[in-house]
Amino acid sequence: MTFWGTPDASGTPAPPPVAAPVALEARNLVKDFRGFRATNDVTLPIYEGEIHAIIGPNGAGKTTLFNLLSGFLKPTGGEVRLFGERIDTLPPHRIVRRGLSRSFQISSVFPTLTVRENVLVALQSPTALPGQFWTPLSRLETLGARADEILADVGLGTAPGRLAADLSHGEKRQLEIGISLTQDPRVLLLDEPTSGMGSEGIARVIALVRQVARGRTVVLVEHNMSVVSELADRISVLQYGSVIASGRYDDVRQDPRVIEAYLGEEAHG
Ligand SMILES: Nc1ncnc2c1ncn2[C@@H]1O[C@H](COP(=O)(O)OP(=O)(O)OP(=O)(O)O)[C@@H](O)[C@H]1O
Repeated sequence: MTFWGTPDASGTPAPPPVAAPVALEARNLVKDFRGFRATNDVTLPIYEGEIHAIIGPNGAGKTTLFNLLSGFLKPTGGEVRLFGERIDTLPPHRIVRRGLSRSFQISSVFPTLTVRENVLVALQSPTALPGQFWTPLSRLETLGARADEILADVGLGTAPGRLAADLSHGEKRQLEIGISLTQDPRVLLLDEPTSGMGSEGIARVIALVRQVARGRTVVLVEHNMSVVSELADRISVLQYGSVIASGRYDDVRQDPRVIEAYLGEEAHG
């Protein structure tokens, strides 16, 4: 991969990030899988209101970190804090109630329901997780206005009656983001929101993420560097489970360790 260009010869140090309260924080986070360390002492503050991208070569530990931050994996060591409170000890649905929602790479959409029904189901669920609905759809209509608002926000306002199965890949991702928004999260974690999309879909998702990021903190795992450069206020680069650089895109891309990590991937990939 060649996104990183050459280091700035001037070596001008980056200014510190704007001081804002920390929304989500990893503290000395460790995750071992049968002796293999996938997350290695990660300390990472995510500031309130920022869009923060987690990037890194294949197998660097991005998904593992994402799952740790959202409570879908329990750490071997260290802590995750949301607005100062520890959440790594809580089950995922309680983390959602505290204001953190995530999207899923494996689709959380019910294919046999309509777009609107999918949002209604998620609205009545305490977690917006797949497979957790028990209220008859007819009783969910009280939530209809909110569902319509969310669908309009994610650009699906004109498709409420379509079956989710009939949506394009990009539209499904839009619906998944809509489903995450049903919990009105203060912190939204997006797992590769543009994966498998063409340029048109990518442009739509960029606009959508910008919109849903208003008044929220967004953390995304993303492979597409042009998406990262357009969206992210700050980025963190993972390699072998460790954060090797964190800061503004333009500064981090000039970090020699980051260039080396990506060049290494190019050489071996
Ligand atoms: N459940 C698991 N059991 C054993 N090893 C795992 C498990 N999950 C992840 N790993 C290993 O941890 C390392 C990091 O994986 P992870 O999926 O977090 O990386 P990634 O940066 O998201 O990769 P990619 O960019 O390819 O999606 C990999 O070597 C992977 O094989």
